[in-house]
Formats: sequence, structure tokens, C-alpha cells
Amino acid sequence: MSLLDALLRQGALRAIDHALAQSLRRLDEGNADDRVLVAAALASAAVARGHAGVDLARPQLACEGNVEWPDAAEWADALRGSRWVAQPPADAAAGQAPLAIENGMVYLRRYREYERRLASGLRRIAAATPGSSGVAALAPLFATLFPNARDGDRQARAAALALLRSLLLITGGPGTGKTTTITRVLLLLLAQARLEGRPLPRIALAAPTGRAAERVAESLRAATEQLRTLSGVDAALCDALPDSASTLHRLLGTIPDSPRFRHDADHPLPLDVIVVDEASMVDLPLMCKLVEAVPEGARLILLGDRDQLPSVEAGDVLAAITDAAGEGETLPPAVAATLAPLLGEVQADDASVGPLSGHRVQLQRGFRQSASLDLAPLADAMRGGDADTTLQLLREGLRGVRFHEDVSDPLAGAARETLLSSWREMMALQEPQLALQHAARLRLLTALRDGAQGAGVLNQRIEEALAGAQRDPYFHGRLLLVTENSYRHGLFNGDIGVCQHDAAGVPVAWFAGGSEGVRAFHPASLPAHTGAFAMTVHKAQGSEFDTVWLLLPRQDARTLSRELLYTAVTRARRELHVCASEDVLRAALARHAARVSGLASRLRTP
Ligand SMILES: Nc1ncnc2c1ncn2[C@@H]1O[C@H](COP(=O)(O)OP(=O)(O)OP(=O)(O)O)[C@@H](O)[C@H]1O
Repeated sequence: MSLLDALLRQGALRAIDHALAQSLRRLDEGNADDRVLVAAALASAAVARGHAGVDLARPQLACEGNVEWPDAAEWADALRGSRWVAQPPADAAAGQAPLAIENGMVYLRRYREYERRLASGLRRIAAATPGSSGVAALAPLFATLFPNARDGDRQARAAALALLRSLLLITGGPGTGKTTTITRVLLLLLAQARLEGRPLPRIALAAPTGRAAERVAESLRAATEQLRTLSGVDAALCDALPDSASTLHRLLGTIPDSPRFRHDADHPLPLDVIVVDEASMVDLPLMCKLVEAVPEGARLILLGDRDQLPSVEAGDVLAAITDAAGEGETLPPAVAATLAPLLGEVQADDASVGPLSGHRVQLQRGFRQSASLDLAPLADAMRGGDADTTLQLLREGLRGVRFHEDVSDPLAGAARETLLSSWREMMALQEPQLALQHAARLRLLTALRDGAQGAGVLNQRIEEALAGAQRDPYFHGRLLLVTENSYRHGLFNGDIGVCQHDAAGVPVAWFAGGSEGVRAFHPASLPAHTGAFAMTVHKAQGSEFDTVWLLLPRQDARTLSRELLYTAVTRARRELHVCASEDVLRAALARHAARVSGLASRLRTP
């Protein structure tokens, strides 16, 4: 039996992966090399698992078939001999063949092109260097904004570097001050333009989801209010800071029924500074399209936490870019000299390892300390995959963290009433705004979408417990999660709403936003949505809740990883409950959600 047929029989391939291989087989009139067909099916399967392509040395990452895989070198030779497989030089387009092979990876042509175009776009932006002549003149304002600049303050380093870089990555965990820093960067750029008599830069702030956009805008407004309290900061410049953020899709301008956007390389964004928050959630195609739409001479600043889950779609783009940019511990000597009026003496060396080195600053100190939750040691242990420390911390107890060891159903037993009573409180509210605020208090997060411990079943059980088996599908107090973007409604994947019945008993779905703070929709007119009392960790990315209950599955599952755990626990603001067994925690922490991608190596090439 051929390898392709064996994989199909084992159910290891999706119908669509198999269909691609079959179409090549038919075109070759039955003479096709089985290894080429399997590579085609795996390249397609790989994308569905978030990889840019299939690594021939690690095919099991794309598909879990129980087969003997071909030797990687011989497999690559067979592919190079096929008319279906292009072997383009690194910087050249792949031509018309449906597959491309490069550095031991086989790609569907489109994804190889996204990767190549993204790498070339990022190198283009990184290579443009804004003038450094006005830097010293900013020293007084800089010292006001960053009083600890000369003591190695990372936020100050990031802000200073932003003045000299067109491409900058500011990475850091929750509460390390990414938004605070970017607000000050934007103020400095406005002040610089003012000092030099130039028009003020046109600035846009964007995020991959509507919820993440709302959150960053909220933090930016708070950071701006803080700036107004500093003496020496011009209120007119504060007024010129952005006070809203949009989704990346909206920024780029969706075209109905088209994967293209209104803004692209031929119609670049009419902007000078583009800031993208939660960049870890941006996938390969979207990041490629964004970067191509950045006009010549404009700045692109990416903010994110590289230890969080990568995007659901093909990518892990932020991780690849940060890998290529290096740790950013030191500055190149010329940059350090230029920034000396702002930062004092900074460690410098010229161990430049590629076009992106010196374009990243990692913020390290967490500022959002909660009096009730001591999360940092646990988040650090999970991020590093340290299972012993994680278990020890969970068992010994940290402030605000409870470990429900071996509990696999928080809706049974002692926890049930704790969870339900909070939601019942929300159901008793009549004010949509208050109910939406209450909704952010508690969330049950699960690693799985399907099955008994999946978000779907958990929601059904919670809804039944709250409103009965014969419940109105839009009962008063039901939480809703939007699962697709709808520009018509202004509702986006990940938005949370609450149903309430008006005085006449008519159900209305309320969402945050609009001039009044809340917007009303008829439930029947909503875009695709589900219940939201429980949700997957993936869907919770970009949101925070006062109390998080994290449920891990009874058995290890492929979706579990240290990134998933880290993302889940860092959603909690005040209280975290973890329901898991030791075995599953260990298995999850041993796994990386890393994605196969050639982007980092493309970005290291000068
Ligand atoms: N240098 C600082 N000194 C004191 N407080 C700070 C400093 N930087 C940030 N903060 C405070 O820490 C909190 C978190 O900051 P901020 O929202 O900028 O972090 P973030 O990294 O953007 O967080 P998120 O994880 O939500 O994206 C805010 O309350 C902010 O005022």
C-alpha cells in the first residue's frame, strides 16, 4: 500500500489534504512518486496546524500517521525531481508550481510566498533609518518621561531606540509597561516633529482582535491621562495622541469576499507610525499584508509577548521575528553613542547577526502588581517549562492561586456553587453596562473546544444550571462570544456580549462600544456566536478577567503546551484556580507550541 493510502486509511489526513495529493496523482496519470504526493498532503495539513510548511525531518508535526517516514534527504531529492515542486532561490518568487522546497521544508506555494514577502518587507522597513539629528533636542522631555533612563531602564531604552528605528519590537510579559512605553514613544515622536517644524506624524494603533484593540486603547487613554499630570509635558501634544485603536482588518480595509485589503504595496496606508499590539496573535498572511502596506519611511512598532500562544492560523510570526532580532541586550556602538544624551552610557557591542538585530527591546519588570495575586513566579515557571517548580508553587500556594489537584469537573462538587453564584449575580442585573462589567469578573477557561471538557459542553451545562433545560436560547444574563468578524455590525471574533430582556420581555444582545458605551443588537441578527461562560484559552487571548478557572483535560492532548498554560494563567487579574493532574501538567509543560517556519532564518540573512 502506498504511504499516502496508509495515511488516509489511518485517518491521519483531512479530506482536503488528500484531495490535493489526488489531484496531482491524476495529473501524473498514475505515475506520480508517492513521496511527492505525501509531501503535498503534508504541506496542506501543516498549514492547518499552524505551520508554514512541512519540515521533511519532522513530518510527524504535520500529521500523526503511524508509518515509516521516508529518509529526509532522499525525500528532498525525490521532490527536487518533480515538476510540481519549485526550488526558488531565497529571494525569488516561487513560480507556478503548487509546491516549493527550501531548506528542507516543503510549502504550499502561497505560504512560501507569504513568508518570503514578509521577510523582504520587514527587511525593507528595518533598513530605512529615520534621521538621528533631532535626538539630543528631546533630552529634557525624555528625562521627564523616563527619570530612570540612565539606570538601565528598559522602557527608556525601548523609547530611545524607537527614535532611531523604523522597525521596532517591544516585547514583554503582562504588565511590563508596553502600552505605557508606547504612549511615551508617540509623545516623543510628536514632540520631535513639533521641534523640527514638521507636520505631526499620522499615527494608528491596531490589534488583531476587536477586544484586544479595545483593551490597548483603554490602556493608552489611561497612560495619556498619567502624562498630563507630569510637569513639562505639553497638553496639546497629549491631545494629539490617539485615543482609539482598530482591528488590523479594519485598518487595512477589508474588501467583501476577497482575501485582499484596500491597502497594500500599491496603496500603502496613509500613516507615519503604525503600532500593533498583541502581535503574537497575528498570523503569517495578515502580517505579510500589513507589512506590505507600510509606506516607505513609516515606522512599524510591534508590541507583544512572545511566550504566549502563537496565532491559530499559520504563523508564530512574532516568535520568528524576535528570534531573528536576538535578545537586544546590547546596542550597536553607533546607536549607543547617538542615544547617549538620553540614556547615558549603555553597554554596546557590534555583534550584529543580521538585519533585525538591534531592533528589539524586551521589557522585564512587571508593574501591574496585584495585592491579591502573586502570579509572576508561576507564570515564569510555566514559561520556562519547569514542571517541578510549577507543581511546587501550585501545591505550596501562592497568594491568590488555588490548585484543585485532580479535579476534572469544576461544575461538580465544591466549586460548582462558587462559579454559578457569580454568574447568577450577573443575571440579576438589569443594566447592560453593569452586566458587561460583571462579565469580566469570572471566566472558565479550557484547553479544549470539543468533548466533555470542551468549551461547548461546559457552556451547555452552565447554561442549563443557570436557566434550566427548557431555557430560552437568549435568556436574561446569557453571555455570548462572537466567533467571526462582522464589519457590518462592528462586532469581531472574540467580542463578549450579554443578553438581557427588556421591559416587554424581548431579548436584546448588548456589547461594549458606541457613543453610549453599549450597543444593542437583536439576537437573531448577530454574526456567528456561542456561549461564553466557558471559553477556550485560544479565544481568551487578548482578554483579562478578575478570576480565572483553568481546566486542563483528564488526559494529555496535542493542544496542550507551556505557551497555552502561560497564556491561560496570565489572563487572571485577581484570582487563579487551576484544575489539573500532575501528569497532564507535566506533559503540557514539556511541549512547545512552536511552529515550523523558515521566517527566522530568512530574517537573519543580510
Ligand atoms: N515605569 C513604570 N513605573 C510605574 N508604573 C508603571 C510603569 N510602567 C507601567 N506601569 C504601570 O503598570 C501597569 C501596566 O502597564 P501597561 O498597561 O503599560 O503594561 P502592558 O505591558 O501594556 O500590559 P498588557 O499585558 O496589558 O499589554 C499600568 O498600571 C502602568 O501604569
